[in-house]
Amino acid sequence: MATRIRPSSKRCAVIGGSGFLGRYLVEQLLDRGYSVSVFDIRQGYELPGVTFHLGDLCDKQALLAALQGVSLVFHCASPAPSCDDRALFHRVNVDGTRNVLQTCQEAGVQKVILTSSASVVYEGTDIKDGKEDLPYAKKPIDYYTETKIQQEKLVLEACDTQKGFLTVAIRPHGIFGPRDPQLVPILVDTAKRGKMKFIIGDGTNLVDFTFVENVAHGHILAAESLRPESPICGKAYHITNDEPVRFWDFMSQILVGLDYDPPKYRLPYRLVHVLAMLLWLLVLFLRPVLQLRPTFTPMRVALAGTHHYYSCTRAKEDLGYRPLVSLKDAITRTVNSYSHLRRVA
Ligand SMILES: NC(=O)C1=CN([C@@H]2O[C@H](COP(=O)(O)OP(=O)(O)OC[C@H]3O[C@@H](n4cnc5c(N)ncnc54)[C@H](OP(=O)(O)O)[C@@H]3O)[C@@H](O)[C@H]2O)C=CC1
Ligand SMILES: CC(C)=CCC[C@@H](C)[C@H]1CC[C@H]2C3=C(CC[C@]12C)[C@@]1(C)CCC(=O)C[C@@H]1CC3
Repeated sequence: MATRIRPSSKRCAVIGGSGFLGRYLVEQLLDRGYSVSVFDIRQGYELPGVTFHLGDLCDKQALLAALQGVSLVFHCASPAPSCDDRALFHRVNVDGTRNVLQTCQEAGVQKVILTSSASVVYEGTDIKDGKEDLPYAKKPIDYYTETKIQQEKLVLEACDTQKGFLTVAIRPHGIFGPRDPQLVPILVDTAKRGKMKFIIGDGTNLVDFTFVENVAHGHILAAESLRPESPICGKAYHITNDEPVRFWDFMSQILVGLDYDPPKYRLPYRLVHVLAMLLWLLVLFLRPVLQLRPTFTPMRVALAGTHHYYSCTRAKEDLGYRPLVSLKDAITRTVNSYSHLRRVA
C-alpha cells in the first residue's frame, strides 16, 4: 500500500504553472515562502525551488504523484481560448477538472483555488459593473466559455466545509502583461497585416484589462483567506484592475507605445457584427475543404464593441484585495517588455 505524505500548509501545486498566469503565480508563491510543484503538459521554464511534474491533468495517476504532501492546489490550466476545439475543451476543462477534484480529495489536499473567468456571465451584450451574482451565460459566446461555466460549477459545488475540502473560484478578466503569448502578439500581428485601422462602434465601450501580477495576487489572497469558517468558501470572486478603460483607448495605447498607428476610422457595431456572423457561417460551410481563421469573428467583434467590466467589491471586502499595479504602470511595463515587437521603420 502506498504511504501518503502528510500535507504541509506551505506546500502547494500549480496545475498549469508553466503558462502565462501560472508562472506569475509560482513566482509570487516562492516570494511568500511556499514550496511549489508545477503540474503541466509542458515545462515552460526553470526556476530554483520549483519541481516540475509533466502530465495531462486528465491522468489520475500522474496527478496523484504530483500532489503528494500538498495541501493547497491552484488550478489554472486550460486549452487556449483560440483553439476552438469543443472536444478538447470538454475533456480538459470539464472531465479533467472533475479528475482534479477527485484526485485532490484522494491526496488529502484541503484547498483548491480555480482560475475561472469573468466571461462565464458574458453573452456578447453589455455588462457594466457586473457583480458575481449575475446568472451564468445561457448562450456562452464560445466553447471555451461554455466549459469554463461547467468547470466553475463543479469546483464550487465540491466545497464541503464539514469534510474540510475548501474551494473558491477567481474570475479574472482580460489578463495582460509581459510574457503574454496572446493579447499583445495578436494585436501587433493584426496591425502588421493592416487590419487595425477601424474602431468598431463609437469607441466609448468600457472593458476591464487586468495586469497579470494583480491576478496572481488575488489568487494568493483567496488561498490565504480560505478557512472552514470564512465567508469565501464555495464562492466566486472577480479580480480586475478596478479601472475600466475604453477598449479602443487601451488598444491604441499599446499600439502607439510600440510605434504602430492607432485605429481611427469608425464602423457601426451592428454592421460589423452581422458581417462577422456571415463570414463565420461561410467558414463553417467551407470547413470540410478549407480551414480559414478570420480576424473578425463574431466573438471578437462583441468583445471589441460592447461594455464588459466587473465590480471587484466582493474581493475587496472579503479578501482585502487591492490591485498592486495601476493600469498606467501596467501598460508601460507591458509595452517596454515587447520591444522585439516594436515597429521597424
Ligand atoms: N488570459 C486571459 O486573459 C484569461 C485567462 N483566464 C484563465 O486563466 C487560466 C490561465 O490562463 P493563461 O495563463 O492565459 O493560459 P496559458 O495557456 O498560458 O496557460 C495554461 C497552461 O495549462 C497547460 N495545459 C493545457 N492543457 C493541459 C492539460 N490537459 N494538462 C495539464 N496542463 C495543461 C497549458 O499548456 P499548453 O500551453 O501546452 O496548452 C499551459 O501551460 C486559464 O484557466 C484561463 O481560462 C481567465 C480569464 C482571462
Ligand atoms: C478584455 C478581454 C476579454 C480581452 C481578451 C483578449 C482578446 C480577446 C483580445 C486581444 C486582442 C484583441 C483584438 C481584437 C478582439 C479582442 C482581442 C482578440 C480585434 C480582433 C477586434 C477587432 C479589430 O479591429 C482587431 C482587433 C485585434 C485585437
